[in-house]
Amino acid sequence: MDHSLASASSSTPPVRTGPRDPGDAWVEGDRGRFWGRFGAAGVLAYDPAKGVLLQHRAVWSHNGGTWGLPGGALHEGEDAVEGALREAWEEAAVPSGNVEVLFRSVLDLGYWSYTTVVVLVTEPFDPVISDPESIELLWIPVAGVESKELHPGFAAAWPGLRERISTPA
Ligand SMILES: Nc1nc2c([nH]c(=O)n2[C@H]2C[C@H](O)[C@@H](COP(=O)(O)OP(=O)(O)OP(=O)(O)O)O2)c(=O)[nH]1
Repeated sequence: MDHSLASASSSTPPVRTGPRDPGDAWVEGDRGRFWGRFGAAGVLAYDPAKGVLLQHRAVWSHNGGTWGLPGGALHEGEDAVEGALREAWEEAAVPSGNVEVLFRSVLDLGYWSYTTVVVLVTEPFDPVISDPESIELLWIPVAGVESKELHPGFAAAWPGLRERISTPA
């Protein structure tokens, strides 16, 4: 997202600045309303020494206050892995050179899809809050993820993702 900087813990969204991408739009269908005309994608970064990187979402955002993944709307024609890594860089300074893609998991509703790109951290890094959508970015041990109030989409996906992360290919 492209905003002027504002407090992530405020209850009002910051004013948008800069050009908007055509992908930055809501889509609606029988399963509800979702962000991203061309779908959305996020990165689940897994560092075996620290756990998974979660983003505490700004209060004003959709499902504000919950914990989820750095990610967002895909651009037109953008590959989901590319888009997820772009968003994770923009929102959390996840360096694509420090991770290796393990697998992608797709929720496809027909009119909207969400791709979770699961990456293994090959070179440790510290995330940086670089977008007003984050209140906090934290490495959470795998066993502790469920104790957080999770974004509903991530909460639904987490048990399956956890299983795949814990089972070496
Ligand atoms: N199924 C599923 N949906 C998710 C997950 N995480 C997540 O944010 N969503 C949904 C919520 C939104 O409808 C959509 C886009 O996410 P978002 O709310 O983080 O997007 P954003 O504002 O950062 O988007 P952007 O402006 O940066 O492009 O994806 C998830 O893990 N699984």
